Amino acid sequence: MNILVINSGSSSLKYQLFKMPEKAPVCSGLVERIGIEGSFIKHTVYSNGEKHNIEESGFIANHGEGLKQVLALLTEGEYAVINSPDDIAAVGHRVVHGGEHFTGATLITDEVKQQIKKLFSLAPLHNPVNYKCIEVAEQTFKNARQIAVFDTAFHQTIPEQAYRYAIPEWYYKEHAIRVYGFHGTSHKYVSEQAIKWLNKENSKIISIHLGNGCSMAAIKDGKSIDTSMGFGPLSGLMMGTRSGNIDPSVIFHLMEHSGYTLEQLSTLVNKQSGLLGVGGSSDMRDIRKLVSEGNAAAALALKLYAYRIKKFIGAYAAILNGIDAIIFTAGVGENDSNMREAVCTELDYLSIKLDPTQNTAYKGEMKEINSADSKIKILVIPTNEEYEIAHQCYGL
Ligand SMILES: Nc1ncnc2c1ncn2[C@@H]1O[C@H](COP(=O)(O)OP(=O)(O)O)[C@@H](O)[C@H]1O
Ligand SMILES: CC(=O)OP(=O)(O)O
Ligand SMILES: [Mg+2]
Repeated sequence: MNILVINSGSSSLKYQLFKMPEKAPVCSGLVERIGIEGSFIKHTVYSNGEKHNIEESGFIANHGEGLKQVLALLTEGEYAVINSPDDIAAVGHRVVHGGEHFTGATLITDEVKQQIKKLFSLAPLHNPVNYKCIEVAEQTFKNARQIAVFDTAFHQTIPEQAYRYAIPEWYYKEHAIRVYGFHGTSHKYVSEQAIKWLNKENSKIISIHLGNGCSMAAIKDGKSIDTSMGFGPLSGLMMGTRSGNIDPSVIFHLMEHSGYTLEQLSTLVNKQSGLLGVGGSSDMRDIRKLVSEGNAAAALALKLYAYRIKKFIGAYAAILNGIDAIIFTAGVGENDSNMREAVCTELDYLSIKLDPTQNTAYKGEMKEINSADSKIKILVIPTNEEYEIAHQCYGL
């Protein structure tokens, strides 16, 4: 059985086709820098122990357009992997916001689609794109089951003291205003890898997912007990274009004194802030380049970015009452050794000590990068949301 997984993030679209139950990847790839200059697709086909790489570049305006190009790669040309759309039994979709409705992999019906649509305003960079990808997949793979796996599901174990906001209960009961948390599929996948690595029955783990969206999770005995994103994927860490934590007074002030509309404010904190707002680009690679050219704003953006992560490590060390391991994952977490070093500097009070040689030696496979005398393991673990989604879809 073939399961195609579509993982649309805010700046990228990742996909993998798995042969199940072997869990063998048939092809995988990613569309990056969607909507900004320099978009590209990297497509890899696996056959007979060999890899064939195909790269395409050219501006890709949105996720729907990106997905159509990916579907052409699957079905056309020398390295086509399927003969017809009917060769796909199920399409697994990452859906970012599931609200209170969804806790596990869910067969997509018209009703489920309506629920995903209702949550557009809470995850404006994601749910509309996830919805679009479902529609394109439904049109292309007419006989496949469409299945949603929600980012929010893994965080359903967060206790009330952490998921409730300190506002009257009515807002929780009537409007379901609470912390949901995101990147759950990634935090779940990497923390399970870490638990196996630690080989320890009771574990206290801090998972740091640094992609275009960034979040951290405190994970005790394999269960999420707190996370930095909240009602929507906007709070907590500084991100590519999102502000992360900001005092709501700033919003009131801009409304009252500068006449900002709801839409302008949403655009400001979702699309114009973070690395882009402070440092001039939403993409960490661009920020690094700007810094190397002496750009002071980009250098400040890096400081803010690392500082926030450090602050959450402290907070999570406290609520977990100890740490066994911290995990770096996703685009920045896996690829930017300088950021890992900036975060781990001067954390020796917590006995988090990085080994600079191990840190720069990471080559895409799970690796321990702490020094020998560090009490806490520092792990870089490549996330694989697609694998986890395929696994859950197959289970369903
Ligand atoms: N080699 C690299 N060095 C530094 N940052 C990188 C590198 N490769 C990717 N990134 C960063 O990773 C981020 C994208 O992460 P990713 O997990 O793919 O995002 P998302 O899934 O949220 O769209 C971008 O900021 C990008 O610049
Ligand atoms: C939830 C979220 O921010 O996802 P991404 O990092 O893929 O944009
Ligand atoms: Mg992502």
